Amino acid sequence: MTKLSPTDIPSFATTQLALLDAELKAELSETDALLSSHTPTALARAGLAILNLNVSSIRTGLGGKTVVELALDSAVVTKGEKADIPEHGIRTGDIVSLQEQPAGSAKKTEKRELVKKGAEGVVLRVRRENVEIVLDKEDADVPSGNKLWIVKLANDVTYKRMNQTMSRLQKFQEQEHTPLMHVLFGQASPTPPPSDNNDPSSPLHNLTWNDPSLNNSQKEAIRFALGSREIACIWGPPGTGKTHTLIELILQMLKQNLRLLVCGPSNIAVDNIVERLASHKVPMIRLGHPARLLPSVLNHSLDVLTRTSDAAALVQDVRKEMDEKQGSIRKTRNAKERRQVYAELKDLRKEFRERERGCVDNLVKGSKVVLATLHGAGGFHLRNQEFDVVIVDEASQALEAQCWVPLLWVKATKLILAGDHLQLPPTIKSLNSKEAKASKKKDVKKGKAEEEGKNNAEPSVKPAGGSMTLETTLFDRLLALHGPSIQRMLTTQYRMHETIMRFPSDQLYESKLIAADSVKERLLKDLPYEVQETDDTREPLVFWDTQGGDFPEKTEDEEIGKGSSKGMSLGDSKSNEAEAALVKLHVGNLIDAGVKAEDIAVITPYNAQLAMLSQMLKESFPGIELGSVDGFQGREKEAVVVSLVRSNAEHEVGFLGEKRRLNGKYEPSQHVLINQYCYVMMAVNNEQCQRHDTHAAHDTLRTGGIA
Ligand SMILES: Nc1ncnc2c1ncn2[C@@H]1O[C@H](COP(=O)(O)OP(=O)(O)OP(=O)(O)O)[C@@H](O)[C@H]1O
Repeated sequence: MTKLSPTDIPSFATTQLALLDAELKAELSETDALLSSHTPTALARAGLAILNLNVSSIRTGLGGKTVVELALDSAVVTKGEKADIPEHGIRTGDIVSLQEQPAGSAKKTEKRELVKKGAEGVVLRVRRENVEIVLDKEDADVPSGNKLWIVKLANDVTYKRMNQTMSRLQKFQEQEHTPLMHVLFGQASPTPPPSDNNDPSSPLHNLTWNDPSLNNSQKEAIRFALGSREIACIWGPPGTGKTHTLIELILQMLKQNLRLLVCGPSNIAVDNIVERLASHKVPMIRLGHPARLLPSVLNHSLDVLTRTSDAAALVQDVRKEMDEKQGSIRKTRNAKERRQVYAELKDLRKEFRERERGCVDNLVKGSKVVLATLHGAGGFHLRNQEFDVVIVDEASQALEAQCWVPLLWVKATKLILAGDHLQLPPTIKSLNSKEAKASKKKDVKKGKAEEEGKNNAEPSVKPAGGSMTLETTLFDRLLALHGPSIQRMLTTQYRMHETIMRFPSDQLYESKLIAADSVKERLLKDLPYEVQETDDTREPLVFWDTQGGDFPEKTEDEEIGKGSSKGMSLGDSKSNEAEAALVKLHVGNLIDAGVKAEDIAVITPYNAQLAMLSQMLKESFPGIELGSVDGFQGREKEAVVVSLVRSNAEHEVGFLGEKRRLNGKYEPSQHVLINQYCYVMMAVNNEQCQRHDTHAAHDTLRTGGIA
């Protein structure tokens, strides 16, 4: 086992606070630079803003918050045409500012004034023809200008919570440290799992499985997690059923009458579990902003349960009265009357919240399973509540400080992490700052030195002190600290044809992955509906070589940045028009062969390419799904076309050079959709690599020669 290197908890927290501070600064300055150096039109073109909106309705939403519905201003809609909002990148759950739209002729100072007057909120729903926003401040005035626009803001809420958590950890007295904390900081080794773990008569070997289809690696991971005293890591490469395994684990723990807090870094990760637990009729509560929950999960959300419980009836009248008052504000021109209505609304909200709170407390205290995002677990509903186990899914996509939110604000004795440290870690913006790049260079040199003197090399992840970065997740740190004995790996994957699997398996998972029988030989031509056998449907993996001068990449800056002032540019986002045309051709071939558009996804790591592909494909192939950074979470598709975009004389591949990016995730929040049948890659630049030549293409990927 790796030698323990105990961590001094206060200095760990201090380092984390400094790292978080740098990260928040990087994030805020990026947004500030974007907003101050680009016109609303440029921001809209980059998908960060929507222009020319009007308020179409205002109502009281869950939790007594004001919901504003916005639609396109009729003046910008051509008569007889649909009032669809132009393509944009604003998604449910984003934080936005709703502002009066400055006239084109407005001076810079005037524009800034308008921005200051904006109201902040969370996007509740995005439809073709309108967008709904839940305003944050209860007394926020809805901007009343002629035309409005919304623009995406930095999300600093999670930082505030992480900061609060690390500050608390920094001040923790030694006597407050729990046995779990001692293990998490390497001051104690994990208690070895019961020696009877291998004993066939042990209760762990006589579990009654709810899911008879579990494979051996999944069963072993569950036994291990049940038998561990303080920590257990479940290592799940893509498609190996990590979440599937967690569901069975949760059911087994409930049989043991344990109380569980289940978290994940994103709402989608948590909702995924809620949806799957729901079919087992598990009584549970999902905490979180209703705007960010999947519709199918809302029935388990605290807000809805609060509305549908007995106490809810008491709240309805107050809600109705609030709606009427909201409506009357818009009709009132007189400032004094408006103030009066706001004051009345304030009182009503107070009453609303008090009633709501009473039933919330009862509901949460009575729940055996509570689910929330990591950040949401720090909310006041859970303060000091006792849980037997905290479970974190997608743990390798979470910052360590995020994982500490549930660990510090509730009382728990055991932690289970599920994740895959070989998929991309969370995106860290401060790593792109000059200082960070300089220190990264140093690390690279150091890394090389370590590589050369391999046997003496210390683990590159140290638990505290100078070498800690935000990129080091709790999952990484615990593995470096305690070694592989705290982990079990899931080895059978259920998503990919064997050929697609080979690249990640050989390159990252020591060739340990096994393709389940159900997927290992399946091809598009075998889909359960009529698909013709063609060159494209009988191959599980197709590479299109777009090498050479005909497929040049283009930097989006050339267009959007033109004429804009210095500072942050909207993007070094890239596009590749000829490649997009090739994607269209390939998708057309698949459709012609009979593959349904709904079964095809096109994904690309670059936003600019996504915009281009949307334009080219959406009309010709309705039903096809397109995704990039945050638009394509947790989906599975039968055929996935990956447009890699990069193609330049310098053979630069930018952020695609990161091996883990090709392994299933383009961004922390996004699952890559390696499909069961077909996986097509564009832009593999290699002279020997022809279409369908997977060996050469694999070699190209392996040597980093994508261009
Ligand atoms: N034992 C099993 N038998 C049959 N199908 C399974 C089994 N385990 C998992 N699957 C299927 O494999 C797919 C992947 O499962 P799941 O989403 O739980 O994996 P994951 O490892 O969490 O995925 P991701 O790569 O998205 O993190 C799902 O379609 C699931 O139903």
